[in-house]
Amino acid sequence: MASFYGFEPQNPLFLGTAQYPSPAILAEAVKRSGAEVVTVSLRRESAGGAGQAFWALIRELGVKVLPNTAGCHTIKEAVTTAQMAREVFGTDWIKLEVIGEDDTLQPDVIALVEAARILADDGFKVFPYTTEDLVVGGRLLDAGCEVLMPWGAPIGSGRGLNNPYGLRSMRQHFPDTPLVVDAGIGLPSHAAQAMEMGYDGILLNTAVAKAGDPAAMAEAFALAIRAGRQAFAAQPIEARDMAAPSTPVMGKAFLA
Ligand SMILES: CC(=O)[C@@H](O)[C@H](O)COP(=O)(O)O
Repeated sequence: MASFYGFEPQNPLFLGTAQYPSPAILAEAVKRSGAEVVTVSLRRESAGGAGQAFWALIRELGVKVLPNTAGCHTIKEAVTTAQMAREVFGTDWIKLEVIGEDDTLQPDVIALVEAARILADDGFKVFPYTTEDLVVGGRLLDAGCEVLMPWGAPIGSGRGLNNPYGLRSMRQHFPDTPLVVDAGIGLPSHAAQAMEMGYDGILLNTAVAKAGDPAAMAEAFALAIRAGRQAFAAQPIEARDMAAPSTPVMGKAFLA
């Protein structure tokens, strides 16, 4: 079981809390997912009365909160948002997003590394939303991050794992670092695929919040993550190009 800054969830699903049809459906989805961590945007919390009601709901669910800097485009914006989130949510955990480009919501990895360094030096436990770039991953670890969160695909796209090769390389390159695929997951099978590669967790939002039945989809993701993790631990066979008979040929009836 992976440890995220000392926290070892039974269920490594990090569930987003935005875009649900209603607070009641959000609550039901969190319950049925079995998620122990939810990610929350500071913007929502600061939205006056609605924000207070939302925060009360999250507290009632009894889950750990991972505030995020969603929507931040600069180092200054992300660092300030993280500092405010620490005050509001009473946690030093921060999911760090510094967006670099609006078509793909791709992280600005240069600004990300600098923001991660500032926040880690300030005592934050940083969960950086990054790409599958190995050099950037190394820089983030040097900056003080103990978890890396490469994207599966652009946020909200539901495309799944755009670059399985890159994600596999990342797993091999950082064997001892907790790795979470964050963003772009559309189906439970995408989550299972990442867990089968040996990833330690999945962060997703849109695929559950925008599903026809968010609570049922949340449960489907929990099942898929469990299946993928168990499959990885069970050491899957290597894929091969040629057939290998699965039925023994010994003792086969032989006609001369
Ligand atoms: C909620 C959050 O943190 C998002 O920015 C995150 O990256 C999830 O992405 P999806 O909505 O594609 O699952």
